[in-house]
Amino acid sequence: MVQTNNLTFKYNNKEAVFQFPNITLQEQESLLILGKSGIGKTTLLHLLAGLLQPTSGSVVIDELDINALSHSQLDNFRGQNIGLVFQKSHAITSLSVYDNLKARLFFSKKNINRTEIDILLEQLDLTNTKYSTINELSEGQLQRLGIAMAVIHGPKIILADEPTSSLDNENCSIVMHLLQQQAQKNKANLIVITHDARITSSFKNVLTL
Ligand SMILES: Nc1ncnc2c1ncn2[C@@H]1O[C@H](COP(=O)(O)OP(=O)(O)OP(=O)(O)O)[C@@H](O)[C@H]1O
Repeated sequence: MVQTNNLTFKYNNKEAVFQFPNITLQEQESLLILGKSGIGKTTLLHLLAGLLQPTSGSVVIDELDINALSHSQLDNFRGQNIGLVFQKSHAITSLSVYDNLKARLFFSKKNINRTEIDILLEQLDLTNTKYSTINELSEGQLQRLGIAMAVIHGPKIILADEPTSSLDNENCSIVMHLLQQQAQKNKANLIVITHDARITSSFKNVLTL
């Protein structure tokens, strides 16, 4: 369950104060967050991930106020419970696809289960790239690896920042389907921010900032 209470945020070097509407998501519920450029979508996503500390208000995940955690507790919590899908790949370029996934599990302090990695690679159509290095991957394969890296550790929440905006229609549908499939498999909340109107119909809950 994800809940935000009266969240506000101000960047140190800026005057603007962002005030975000409250969000309440029950287990496995998904949310699409829309809004024009600069309105604060990525800022909200980073608050939900605990990457930014709110100026006031709180983010509560499974009854835990993540803003009350120390830095190291929050790092630990994020590593184990949050999966972030970025627009650009955050994979380590000198490692293979397989070793990137193993590294992700290592940093999450999760056991490395080779069968689970193989199943995920199969689901994301990445089996043939298992031993490829990152610079050998196509854009679509990189995008799918981003999803694999975000879900391999079984997070409670999957947060995706503009996962489809650079994709053509076919890959847009594929990526949305994979995100929803992985959220369902992990019984996770899926929160996607975008200004890509094509994916609005994939969500029951839509919040426009
Ligand atoms: N690290 C930062 N320091 C100072 N200001 C920032 C920082 N990050 C973002 N901002 C500012 O905060 C505002 C909101 O940015 P944010 O990236 O959250 O918007 P967004 O809705 O995701 O935009 P877009 O759709 O263009 O990605 C913008 O005016 C941006 O310049």
